[in-house]
Amino acid sequence: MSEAFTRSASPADAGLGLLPSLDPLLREWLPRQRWFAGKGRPVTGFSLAAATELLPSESRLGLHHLLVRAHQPPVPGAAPQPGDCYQLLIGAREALPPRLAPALIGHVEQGPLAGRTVYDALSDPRPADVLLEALRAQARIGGLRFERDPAQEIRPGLVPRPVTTEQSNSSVIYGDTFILKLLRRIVPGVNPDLELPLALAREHCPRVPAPTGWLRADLDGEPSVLAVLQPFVQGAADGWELALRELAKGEDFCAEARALGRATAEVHTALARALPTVTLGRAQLRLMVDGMVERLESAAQAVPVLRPYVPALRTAFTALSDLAEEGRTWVAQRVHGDLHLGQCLRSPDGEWSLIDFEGEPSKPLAERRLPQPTSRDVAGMLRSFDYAAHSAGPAAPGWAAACRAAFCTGYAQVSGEDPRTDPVLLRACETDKAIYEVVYEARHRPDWLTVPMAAIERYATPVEPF
Ligand SMILES: Nc1ncnc2c1ncn2[C@@H]1O[C@H](COP(=O)(O)OP(=O)(O)O)[C@@H](O)[C@H]1O
Ligand SMILES: O=P(O)(O)O[C@H]1O[C@H](CO)[C@@H](O[C@H]2O[C@H](CO)[C@@H](O)[C@H](O)[C@H]2O)[C@H](O)[C@H]1O
Repeated sequence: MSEAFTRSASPADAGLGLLPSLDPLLREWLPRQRWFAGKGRPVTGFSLAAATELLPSESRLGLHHLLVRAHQPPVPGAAPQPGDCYQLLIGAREALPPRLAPALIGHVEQGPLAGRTVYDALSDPRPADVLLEALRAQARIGGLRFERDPAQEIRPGLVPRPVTTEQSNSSVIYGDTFILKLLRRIVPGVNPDLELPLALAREHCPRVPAPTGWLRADLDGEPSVLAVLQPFVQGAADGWELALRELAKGEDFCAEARALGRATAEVHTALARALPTVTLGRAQLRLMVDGMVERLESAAQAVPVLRPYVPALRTAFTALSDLAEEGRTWVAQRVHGDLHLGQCLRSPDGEWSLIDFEGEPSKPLAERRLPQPTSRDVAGMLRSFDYAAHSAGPAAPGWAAACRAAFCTGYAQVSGEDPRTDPVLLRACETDKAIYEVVYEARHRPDWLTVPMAAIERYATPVEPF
């Protein structure tokens, strides 16, 4: 057992005095992080859900694992919520070496870390190593439970490096062998980001890296996932960068889109074997459609440019409930939930893997875990081809249409069902996705808002040819 695990203060002891001294620094730092979900509303205070000392404060490098609730005024019109809970890995040093400058949180004036500089420690190799070592040792430290698949070996001494590309959580790669995703906003309960890859591993589905290890702790009395370690797909490029590369060369992407359709169908087929499927009749469909309409209305509240399109967009959803009223039913199953080109990795030997089964992070966990028609994921990918084409300029709509068709063809080759044969469902799912994207972009990347808005404009016209 390494020195890191010899000392594990109780959460209450470890947190004593820590949070008040970090409070002014976190108020400034937290809202600037991409993964901070409460953008646009001030943070009025913090409370501690758990604190665990991973390396002693008084040593040269102190390391604290915190689950911190950020309190904010409620979203206008919404009921007050307990603050979102964030996972922080706080390093404390006398001074920060220049290579860690981007991770700076600030200089602590008082409390147990007075005089120390604190920083986001995941980008520092030593703290990252502490996490991997704890997973290897299946350590229990305070309330943190580091667990792993005993069938997979974690070699010691793998050199960590942080992932620097844009993401919703924070990841670190170990020696090109594993990647650890530290979830940032922690929601109590079963997390599909671990649940679904574990289920797919049980089905021996080769399209999804099988989880090697995971970190859990209780939050609000419920076991909750804090991090997932999985094999790193070496030398992989993601679908988004590959698509943009082909677009820049004026090349089509049909062969890859077809392969992506096949990979998606393989994952869906395995999920349908692994977890229950249900039939959506009139009542269940009405619930699903009500959800779509509610999301449209609340999106229009939040993003005013959407408002003129609300009545026309609503017809995509009512067309679906009309079919249900006529007696149509649909099969629903667990799906990826936020599938897009960036979630697809192509290894150098041309094989595609799907990652990031967290679902749309802004939705409640229970909703993300509901069985859905597979067209939800298909719609996500179709929207993604549109995003790629749009980012290449107005000359590319034919490129997106060809990718969409190729993806559906590949999907049908494996599943036996072509998503295009149910255009009303597909249209409703694409419209719902584009509305989600409008809110996502308005919140996180306002410069990108025109991309989903161009689709909204098209979906709001009576007929959009496939
Ligand atoms: N198993 C993997 N192999 C290689 N790269 C990966 C793997 N999992 C994730 N990545 C890389 O890390 C990035 C972030 O992972 P992702 O699960 O999408 O995180 P987030 O939920 O934070 O967006 C991905 O875009 C991808 O580039
Ligand atoms: O960070 P995640 O991968 O969990 O997903 C979120 O961020 C995505 C952007 O990084 C966002 O995807 C949207 O932009 C993509 C291009 O950057 C595009 O390919 C997708 O089709 C589009 O939805 C995703 O919606 C969001 O949940």
